[in-house]
Amino acid sequence: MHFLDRALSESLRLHPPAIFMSKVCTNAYMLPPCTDSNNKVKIEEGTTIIIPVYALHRDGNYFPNPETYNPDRFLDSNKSDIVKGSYLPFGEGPRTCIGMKFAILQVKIATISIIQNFDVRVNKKTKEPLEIDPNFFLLLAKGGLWLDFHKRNQ
Ligand code: HEM
Repeated sequence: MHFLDRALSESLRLHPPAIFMSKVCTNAYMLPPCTDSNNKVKIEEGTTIIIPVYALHRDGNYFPNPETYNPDRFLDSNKSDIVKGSYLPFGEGPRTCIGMKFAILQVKIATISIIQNFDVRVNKKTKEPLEIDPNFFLLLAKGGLWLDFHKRNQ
């Protein structure tokens, strides 16, 4: 169960269904200067900002070797290295996903039940490397994800 938890966390890092979030600034806020500049940026009240979840999750400054699938990033001993605000599959703060625990439970049960009963292989119709389908708001693969399910002999 611990490994499944890490595998799911890592899958949500590489493939967050919500690739960005938008928020409206309710109080003017001065962003501190970034490392290579002294310029502060003021976000005015009422400004809509986009939080690029997909880009943050694949930023090597936050996740070394970001394109590598490595569930051990989420080992208890490594979790503390994750910078607050850089991993946001369910958002964060007071408006974080209300269905998070339910969704995680559902996905775990579905994964266990599929793996117990089927060998799952990628069908040739799935185009690799995967490309993001720009026609959708959520993260979907261009051309779809095609899988073959082979019933396991019990
Ligand atoms: C893997 C599945 C899911 C993912 C990745 C996901 C992701 C998210 C994200 C990123 C947000 C925005 C959070 C923010 O703005 O900070 C959100 C909000 C929300 N989600 Fe989910 N969600 C999932 C499943 C679910 C399920 C199963 C439910 C309901 C049963 C649900 C209900 C909601 C609701 C009601 C909000 C709005 C919360 C608010 O604005 O206060 N989500 N979700």
